[in-house]
Amino acid sequence: MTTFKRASRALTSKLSAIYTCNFHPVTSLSHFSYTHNASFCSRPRQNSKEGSTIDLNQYPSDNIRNFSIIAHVDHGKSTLADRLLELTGTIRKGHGQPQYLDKLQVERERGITVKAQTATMFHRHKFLGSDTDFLLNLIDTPGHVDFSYEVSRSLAACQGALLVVDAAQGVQAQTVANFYLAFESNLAIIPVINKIDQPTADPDRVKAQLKSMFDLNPSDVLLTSAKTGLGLEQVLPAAIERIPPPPGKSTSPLRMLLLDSYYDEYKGVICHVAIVDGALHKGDKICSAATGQSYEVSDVGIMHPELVATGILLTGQVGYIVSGMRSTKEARVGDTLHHTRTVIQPLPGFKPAKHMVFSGLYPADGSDFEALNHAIERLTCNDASVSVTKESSTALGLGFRNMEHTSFPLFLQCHIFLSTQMEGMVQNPAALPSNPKNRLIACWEPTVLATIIIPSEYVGSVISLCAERRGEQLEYSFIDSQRAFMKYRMPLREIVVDFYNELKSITSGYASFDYEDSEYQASDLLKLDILLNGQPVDAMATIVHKSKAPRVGRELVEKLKKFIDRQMFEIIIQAAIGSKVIARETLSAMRKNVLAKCYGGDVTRKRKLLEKQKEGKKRMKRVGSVDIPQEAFHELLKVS
Ligand SMILES: Nc1nc2c(ncn2[C@@H]2O[C@H](COP(=O)(O)OP(=O)(O)OP(=O)(O)O)[C@@H](O)[C@H]2O)c(=O)[nH]1
Repeated sequence: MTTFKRASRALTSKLSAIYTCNFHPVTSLSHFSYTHNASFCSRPRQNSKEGSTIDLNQYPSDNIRNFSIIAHVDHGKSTLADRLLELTGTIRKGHGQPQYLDKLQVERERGITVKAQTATMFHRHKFLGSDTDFLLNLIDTPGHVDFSYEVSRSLAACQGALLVVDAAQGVQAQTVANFYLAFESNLAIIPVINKIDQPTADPDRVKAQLKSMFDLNPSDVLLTSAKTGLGLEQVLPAAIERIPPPPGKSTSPLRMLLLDSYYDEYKGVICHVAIVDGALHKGDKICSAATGQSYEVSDVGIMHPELVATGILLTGQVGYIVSGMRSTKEARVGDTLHHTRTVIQPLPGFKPAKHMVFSGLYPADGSDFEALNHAIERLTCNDASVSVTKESSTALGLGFRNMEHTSFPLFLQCHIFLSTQMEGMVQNPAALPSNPKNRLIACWEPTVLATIIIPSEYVGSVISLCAERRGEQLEYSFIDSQRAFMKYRMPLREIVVDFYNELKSITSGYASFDYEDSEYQASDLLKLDILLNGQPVDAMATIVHKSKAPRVGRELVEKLKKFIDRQMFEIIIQAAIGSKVIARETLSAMRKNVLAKCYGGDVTRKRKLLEKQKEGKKRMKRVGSVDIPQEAFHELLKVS
């Protein structure tokens, strides 16, 4: 049975909104700033409209097409978006800025798309026998595994999607995930095989994969090279002819869907919106269905691709509004905005991004806390999905917890049930009882559904890796004679640390991987304490699966021994579960030669000096504290 058919059956049980966690450090906080660069402003050409003279009244819904470009990472979405912007004269050809819509600094540095971006284009096309002007909204989405929540949000504003697949690599894990997101949103899907200029391109093989995986008709597939321009002229006509216009009613009261928001130093909060019904004019008073808060629209326009004021947005159009919101926290993604004094049925919106990974971030040098605080405030202003609480740790000083975009996933939330009849969600291992009286009697941990696509020769090693990570195989089939498709349920904690790197390394980089969050499952989880000279160090406690406790305990104490400097007294490093020590290392004391100046002679004097030294060491052990370098904490996080 094809994957497509299997998925069609499963459609009744809706996929939960994907919120993906940040497995790979992608950015430093200071890089999360928009870099609107004036030198790349659009300069309209033949097909485009001059910013100030754009009259959106010319574009009723029938002349509007809203579509996304979705694909696996690096299959050429952003390059294709660039070419389409050039083709419609929205940006100058050879504007010197590859991946124009990748505006974040991190996107430009890493060559990946993180935030979905929208651009409005104008294009004339012979439609139903006559030349017609169309308004096209193109939404470039991230393909990277960490950002698929952005994809699902973008699709809500679209009626169609270009599914781009690399002609040499073929269908990959995020191709599958993105296809289902689009398919479930009932979008018209236009398959595009890109990079056909590559010597290893095999479009026929990829067409066959699209047919067997998704039941997409080979004759509907467009063949393009976003690099050389080959085949690009078919893309916009196909979008206009195959994608339906937005379905909203222009005569109904205004309902607009809030898609995204960011903070601009000069304008304040800028919201990206899709007008589902009705029309919005500059000066209108609007209201949030979620909070009841009212605002006055001081600016409204389109992204062309920079902000161009139009004074109006009509049914089916996608654009921006400025309405005096003070922070992006007020701009709830998925909220319905409507005119004050009208009663409307709010749009379904999106499921809120689920907090799946809880992280801690502490500056190595405590005096940097204020700078970190400032950077985090800017980040939370720009990205409403990040929530933060300040925290003070005895070992690490002042810091933050509960961030979603940090580099070090520390603790995952798990659900516990105690013999004292207490029940709750736990994020911090320190909150788990070590005390046998408060015995943990049940524990549930979050899981993910992982999709893995690999060349057939790596099947054995990938199965071993997944088994070692406590994966349960749900599906195993072949896409074609060369590539296997596998689906696993895996505990989230097992893939957070290094799973993707290990998968890449055992498959020589050929594996592709995607995941979506799934339910909690009962699990034998234990709290593993780290003790230094018998004292538990809260910040080092961790939650481990029973089967892994001995290995993790051993690795942790060995790592700590390497990172803690020898001190004037012996340090005993232990890993323990409850009162049972499961691993131990001893860091011997630095021995000061107190007899160095004592030449020859008096044995009693020597003995006295040694006794005094022993006393001093005892005192230091008792009153002194063990210095633990920051690297030790960072290294501990890598042990899973
Ligand atoms: N040979 C060839 N290379 C291409 C083509 N299209 C894109 N590329 C290259 O493929 C790489 C990835 O292109 P992007 O457009 O950044 O891919 P993407 O899908 O947007 O990637 P993410 O935004 O990270 O998901 C870049 O080096 C492009 O120059 C093509 O048609 N032919």
